[in-house]
Amino acid sequence: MLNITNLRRTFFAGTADEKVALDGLSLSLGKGEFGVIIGSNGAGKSTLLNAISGALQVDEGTIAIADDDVTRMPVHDRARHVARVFQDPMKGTASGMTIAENMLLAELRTSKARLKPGLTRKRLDNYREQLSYLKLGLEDRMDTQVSLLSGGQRQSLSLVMAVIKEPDILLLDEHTAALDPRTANLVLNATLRAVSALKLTTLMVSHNMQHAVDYGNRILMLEAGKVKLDISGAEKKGVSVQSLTNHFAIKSDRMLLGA
Ligand SMILES: Nc1ncnc2c1ncn2[C@@H]1O[C@H](COP(=O)(O)OP(=O)(O)OP(=O)(O)O)[C@@H](O)[C@H]1O
Repeated sequence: MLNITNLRRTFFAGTADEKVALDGLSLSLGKGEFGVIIGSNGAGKSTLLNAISGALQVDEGTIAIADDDVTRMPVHDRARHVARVFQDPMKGTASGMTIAENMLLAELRTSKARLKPGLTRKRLDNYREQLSYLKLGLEDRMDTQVSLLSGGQRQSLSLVMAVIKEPDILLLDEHTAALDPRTANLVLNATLRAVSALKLTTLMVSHNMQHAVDYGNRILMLEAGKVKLDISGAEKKGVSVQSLTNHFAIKSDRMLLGA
């Protein structure tokens, strides 16, 4: 589903501030896989997501989604392949509109053809079904103004809005980092239900090692713009927070010692 080959991106090339953010990064993700991306600050996680979504052009390498080479495809054309949910729950939704109106907005925004606006019964039924995957009861509150929802409910709504057209790949950019731990778990569980109901291929960036252990079928650890660890299958089942944290510790200790 996602094939990334030899991605390179350098910021401020040729200057004293030169920073290699992606250093020949390659990665493949099969249909329906759920990869959790971890890595220390500056490892290249956001740059990778920006490159996949098209928000950032790469210097070298290729990105293919569902066998389509999207490397040079502008961000608006890529939107039919890629959906993204950001950290800020306020970003993905319009607070002055109802849940139903937000869903309509999302549908119209991501459709290629010009669709007739209007909350038809058929549309409302479809929105209710999509929202029901979250199991948060939002499907029974279609006329509620979004400003009245909690941060967690808003972020879950953002997720359903992002995937309304069933994208080839869903990018979750620390989408629970701004929420308190209880709400973060609630949103993550809602995310899992929506992802598995819609069989979405997903890449999630997280700084939370427990989430990396608990969620998804792959752990991809980035370091200095490359994939340093790729854990899946039986190895993923046996992985612990401690063993993941150790990979960070070794690097930080080395840095502290100036090695
Ligand atoms: N727009 C930019 N201009 C200059 N340098 C950048 C830019 N974006 C990222 N970088 C640099 O590229 C490197 C990778 O940054 P990136 O934001 O991808 O890391 P990250 O793994 O997402 O880190 P964090 O966990 O702190 O969010 C860093 O050294 C960063 O300073």
